[in-house]
Amino acid sequence: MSALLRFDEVALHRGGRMLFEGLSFVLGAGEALHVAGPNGSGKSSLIRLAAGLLLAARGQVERSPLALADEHSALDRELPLGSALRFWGGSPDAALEALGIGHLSAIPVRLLSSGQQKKATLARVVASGAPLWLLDEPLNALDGDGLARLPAVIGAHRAGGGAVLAASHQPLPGEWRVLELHA
Ligand SMILES: Nc1ncnc2c1ncn2[C@@H]1O[C@H](COP(=O)(O)OP(=O)(O)OP(=O)(O)O)[C@@H](O)[C@H]1O
Repeated sequence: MSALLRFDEVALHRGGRMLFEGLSFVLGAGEALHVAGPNGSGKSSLIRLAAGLLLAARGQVERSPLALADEHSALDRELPLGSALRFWGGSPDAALEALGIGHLSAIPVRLLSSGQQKKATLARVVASGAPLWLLDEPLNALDGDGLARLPAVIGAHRAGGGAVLAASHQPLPGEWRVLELHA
């Protein structure tokens, strides 16, 4: 598959209603798609569907190996941040530096602030080496430093042939195609 993510006539039923149907798009190497829309329109659900955590009512989803950043850090709260990231394999040092949290490597995850945990979750995605990144509300809880770093992190991933699908209720920095969902 040359596409890293492909939705073909996808319908998703959730919470007693059809969130969307007939949804088709392709995300290729270097591409980024911003899923926008009001509260409850299905942005997070679309991300979870792309991740394989929800099943489509109709249609097909094809995906490359992926890394997901949502409200769950997926990091052991009792371990120092660096060790918790190493559980997922690879070398997280460069990812920690890219997110500006290299100095927190020895701090247990449970002691990190919410913004630091958000950066740690993003560092896990960066360190994963997965070609497809799925980011649910990536700007939430980030401070000015995090907001300033994210475009470069995403830009480097795209320049390396990766793709990004991000759900956000606010504008995302950089160049994105936009998919607008409706309530
Ligand atoms: N676990 C669940 N079980 C049943 N319905 C759910 C569940 N999670 C979400 N929904 C419903 O699915 C719809 C879409 O929710 P979703 O969280 O995907 O929207 P969203 O666009 O991400 O919203 P927000 O901007 O508020 O985060 C809502 O109507 C919600 O009530």
